[in-house]
Amino acid sequence: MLPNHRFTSLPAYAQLQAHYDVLKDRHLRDLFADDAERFPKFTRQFDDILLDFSKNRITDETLGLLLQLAEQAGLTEAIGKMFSGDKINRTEDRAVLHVALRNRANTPVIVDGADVMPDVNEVLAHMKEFSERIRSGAWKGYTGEAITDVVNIGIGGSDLGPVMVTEALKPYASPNLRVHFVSNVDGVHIYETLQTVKPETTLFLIASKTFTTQETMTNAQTARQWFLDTAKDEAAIAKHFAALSTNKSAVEKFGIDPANMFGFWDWVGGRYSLWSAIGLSIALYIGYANFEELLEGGHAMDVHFRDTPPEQNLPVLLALVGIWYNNFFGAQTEAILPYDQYMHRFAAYFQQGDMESNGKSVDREGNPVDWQTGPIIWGEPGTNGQHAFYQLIHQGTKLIPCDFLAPAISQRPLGDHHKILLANYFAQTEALMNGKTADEAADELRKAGKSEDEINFLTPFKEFSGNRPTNSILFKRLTPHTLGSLIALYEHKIFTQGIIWDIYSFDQWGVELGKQLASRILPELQDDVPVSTHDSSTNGLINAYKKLRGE
Ligand SMILES: O=P(O)(O)OC[C@H]1O[C@H](O)[C@@H](O)[C@@H](O)[C@@H]1O
Repeated sequence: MLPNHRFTSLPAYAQLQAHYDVLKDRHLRDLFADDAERFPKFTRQFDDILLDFSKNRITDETLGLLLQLAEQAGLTEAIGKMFSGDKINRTEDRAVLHVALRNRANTPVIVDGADVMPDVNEVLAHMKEFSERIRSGAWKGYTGEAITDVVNIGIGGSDLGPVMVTEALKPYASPNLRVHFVSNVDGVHIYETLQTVKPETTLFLIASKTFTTQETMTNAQTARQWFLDTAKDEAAIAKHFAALSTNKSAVEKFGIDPANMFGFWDWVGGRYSLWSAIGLSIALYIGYANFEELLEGGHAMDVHFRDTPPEQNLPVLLALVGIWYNNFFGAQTEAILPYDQYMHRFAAYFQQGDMESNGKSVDREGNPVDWQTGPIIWGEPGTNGQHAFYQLIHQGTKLIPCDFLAPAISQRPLGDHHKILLANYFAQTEALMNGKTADEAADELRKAGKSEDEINFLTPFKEFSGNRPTNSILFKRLTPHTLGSLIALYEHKIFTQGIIWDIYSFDQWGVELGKQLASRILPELQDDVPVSTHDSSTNGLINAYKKLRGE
């Protein structure tokens, strides 16, 4: 069990509050001017990943107090408990062991008295064997043809991770195998996907931890029917459907051959499951050896997180900086901005990872929190974001801490593209930090030949306050190993914040209510009789829908 505390009662909280009152008016420009050592002081290296957090509104004292906060919240003990298989997800009475899925050291991890590693290794061996047979063409479909297309049907954690990783690692993909992802229950999603594939050469992966999720089951049934419309023979299903799930009996009931089931366990959270059997589409797409590299990268970050003192620990530092803005500056959101087109789903992935984990409002004893918990996560790849929403980041009224991520070497070197991309990457954090003073803005206008009247009018619009904080994460190249480390970096950041905020990060009760109500409403949509069982808005909307569809 994790120890409890009230976040706002930790001694360091009050000290940070007092410290904030002093520091809040200081400008990053001045902090840099005052301390020539800021860059070496506030950068950390892990493998070939450099974290520069010097462009944050912190001093040595801030960092010292934030580190005390982490210590007072029992972070070190909590990390130990996660790694040792303690049931830290108490509301579901489960261990939290995505780290065991990528435990390349293969040291025993005990849950309920048994080592989970033999099971983990067995599923990995199955994934290896299966993916190699599919990729080599040795696996034949029901007409004797090799598989050319894989359709992963899953949603949430059974979709977002594989989508993000297969997009990010496209350069490692086999040209002979395409992957598709169907998540939305909107029939349009599966319809459009099925237009592009053939039953004879398609493998469907039904990815669902519970194997009960309505969207996934509906899409899976539609895929099954579409397949049988051509194949005619139910025996052919065994060659074209596999299941990635913890629910063996539901998989069997669906008609999937148990030999094609890839299992995982209740100690794998959906949003932390890309490292498990849920990653099969990744292994198929980039090959098992590359999938293993992804695991290696995750494991390397796990070891760093578990064994490195907090002041050198990248996930802990990212978490603390986030808390500084979230709980003291009142920042509501955080932007994740990868300067790498292949990482275009990275922010979307951590929208679930972070917001489903830390979007909680009761503490670990069940009391309402009176402090802010998880931030709103959003973002798009640079430079597209620059031409869309950066205006607000630079000159809006809201403080938006941003993470800027970029590889030093492009996966697709092409002329000057990467230098131009990185020039923007460096320029943005510099601009956000320094801003542009009124004098600088006026000077520029003067040089451009504007009259004094025009200068007076235009200056306030051309001024940038700056002092807007950023982290820069610069890495060598987006390899499977590095991506694995980057994902684990953010996972452990989320863990650290959850511990400090005294919330449970590994349940997700908040997604249940909408599901319950939808299942109550679905039968009401089957006929045209007006409904009156809801509030006037919901009744009105349902009845308007019934009218519209009937016209
Ligand atoms: O894999 P499953 O069981 O289909 O769940 C899919 C998703 O369902 C819910 O939205 C949540 O519980 C998510 O965390 C989960 O990832």
